Amino acid sequence: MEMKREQVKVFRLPFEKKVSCGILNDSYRWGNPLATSLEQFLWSEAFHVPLNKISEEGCVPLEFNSLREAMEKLAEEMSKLAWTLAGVLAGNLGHAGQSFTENCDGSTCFLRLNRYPPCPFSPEIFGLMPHTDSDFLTILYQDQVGGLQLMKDSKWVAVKPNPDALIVNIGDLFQAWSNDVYKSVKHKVVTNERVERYSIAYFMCPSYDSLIGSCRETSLYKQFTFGEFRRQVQEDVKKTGLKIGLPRFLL
Ligand SMILES: O=C(O)CCC(=O)C(=O)O
Ligand SMILES: [Fe+2]
Repeated sequence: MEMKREQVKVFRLPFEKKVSCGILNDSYRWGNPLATSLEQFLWSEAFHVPLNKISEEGCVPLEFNSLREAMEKLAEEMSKLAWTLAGVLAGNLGHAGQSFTENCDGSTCFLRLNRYPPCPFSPEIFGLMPHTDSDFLTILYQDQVGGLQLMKDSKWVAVKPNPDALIVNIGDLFQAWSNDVYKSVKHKVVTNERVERYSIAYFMCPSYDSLIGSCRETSLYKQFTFGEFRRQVQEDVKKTGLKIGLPRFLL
């Protein structure tokens, strides 16, 4: 897969280059600078890229043109899939056609390239801490290494790699919109002692000023904008090291 090749190539660049040269609009993240304990110490690096920046002139240096092209192509396919799935899921609740996707177009979404280096120190160090995604829907591609686990009936279940399948996760916004009919799935990534792992996530997000409210009467949550939600999540993470998420907005 072309995208995978480009992904490996960009992560192989020297650290300094990834941090400093503004590749993909300064979207490079690594570890957790706010970690105060071992569980918060993330063994991963990522490019978290707003899709409206990919095609914008000047945002992706010329030398990364092939990466940009691969991301554009992938984002286009992922978005078609995301819209189809969101349509089906919303339709199941009697909201076919008009729905939350009004304030959501390709440009408000994100593509995240993840890399998890081998971690020889402790299996207790997370690649990614347990979290739910702050979006409507996530479409995820994982390679064959494995490491993704999700919470099912209060137990962690490993998601077995399947080269022919994508993983679709419900995010917080879909949970709020569906008034808890659909649940945002808690997931984490465990590290591997010997092998590096790659994944790519497409996050279906609305614009920051979109109002998220329940599609049903007697809403469980107060209405909030996506921007408010993001700010609250970031504030909580900064203060406590943990994302609180939707419970913050319960009525
Ligand atoms: O790498 C994975 O399998 C999961 C990535 C993920 O959960 C995320 O980027 O939010
Ligand atoms: Fe996630």
